[in-house]
Amino acid sequence: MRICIYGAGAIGGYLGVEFMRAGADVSLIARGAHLAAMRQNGLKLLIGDEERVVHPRCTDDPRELGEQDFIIISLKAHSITGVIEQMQPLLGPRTRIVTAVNGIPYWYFYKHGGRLEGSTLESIDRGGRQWRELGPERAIGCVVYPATEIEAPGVIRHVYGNNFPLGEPSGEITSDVTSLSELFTAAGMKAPVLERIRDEIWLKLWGNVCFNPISALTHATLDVICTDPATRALSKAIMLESQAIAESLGVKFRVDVERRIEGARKVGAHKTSMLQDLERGRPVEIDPLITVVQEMGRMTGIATPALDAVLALVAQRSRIAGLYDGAAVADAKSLAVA
Ligand SMILES: NC(=O)C1=CN([C@@H]2O[C@H](COP(=O)(O)OP(=O)(O)OC[C@H]3O[C@@H](n4cnc5c(N)ncnc54)[C@H](OP(=O)(O)O)[C@@H]3O)[C@@H](O)[C@H]2O)C=CC1
Ligand SMILES: CC(C)(CO)C(=O)C(=O)O
Repeated sequence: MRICIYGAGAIGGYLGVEFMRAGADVSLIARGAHLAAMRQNGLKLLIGDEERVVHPRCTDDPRELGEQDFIIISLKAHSITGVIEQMQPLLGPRTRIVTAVNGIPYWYFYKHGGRLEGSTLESIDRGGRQWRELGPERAIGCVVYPATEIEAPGVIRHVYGNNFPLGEPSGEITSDVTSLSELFTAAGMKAPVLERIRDEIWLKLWGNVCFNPISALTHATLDVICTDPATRALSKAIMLESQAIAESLGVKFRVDVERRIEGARKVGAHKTSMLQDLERGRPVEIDPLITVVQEMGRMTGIATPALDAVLALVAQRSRIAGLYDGAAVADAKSLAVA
């Protein structure tokens, strides 16, 4: 089984080390100083009080690798469209693409059923290029629950968690998704195969859609956002808008909003990835986490006033910092008069 991790940063690097230790045939795609360090010294994972070092096959040129059985995309979700062409040499007729990213993936309405079956999402997949050129039929959904970070080039720090729920868009339990789950398990992680992967995608996104932009705007950590009455209320308002959209699309939430907020509060003084990206001057993942929910609100006729306000602010904040040039601000103009 040939596996390629496309974007072997914090999450992909963690997977790469653990897959290699499990004896998998894995190649990593990375770039810049991080790739150079991996080539020179190997890839190091700091986990608990252990250091795990592997020497992976790694490159910035997918043409060196050829066709793969599984491509695990662990890029920031806004980077996927930019690598569609480079990804082509990795694709064979049976290659599966695992979207190990936060937010709504390009394949969301594939085998979804209902009136939106086959729809593409302009905010994350402009012109439907991911849908057409990667193919929704290749996709396997994945929710990323762990937290990890690149501590230095070639060095990944594991912060918490090892759960990566997986699922086919159709909900079928295929041999592909089962083998993938076995690989994660052999590598010491949890990867339950779910028949309703979209429910799990929304459960994770429920937090990202509100805590991430509020943290980027206020610089507050999760415990503070979830404790301060005003930011807690704002989070809840955005979550309820998002829940209405998701439920209108058939999603079932297995916890209620208060319990989800409490879960985030208990994570503690943690900076969300959006705040970390803003502080480090890295592009922020606004469209896959927030603009897309607004777009789905428009598709389902559900108003999102709290989300719209926070999105406008975080998009402007990030644009001014030179870290965002995505869909939100341009589209908000037409949305406002819609
Ligand atoms: N880290 C975490 O704790 C969590 C992350 N997630 C989600 O997982 C996904 C991945 O996040 P994360 O691992 O943190 O992101 P990272 O930025 O750490 O990893 C992505 C890596 O891909 C590299 N990359 C980008 N473009 C290319 C390219 N064209 N060719 C080769 N390499 C490329 C990046 O390099 P460069 O730095 O040069 O851009 C970076 O090293 C995101 O959707 C995130 O929201 C979800 C839960 C927790
Ligand atoms: C910490 C958490 C759960 C916040 O929603 C997250 O996923 C992120 O930072 O992107």
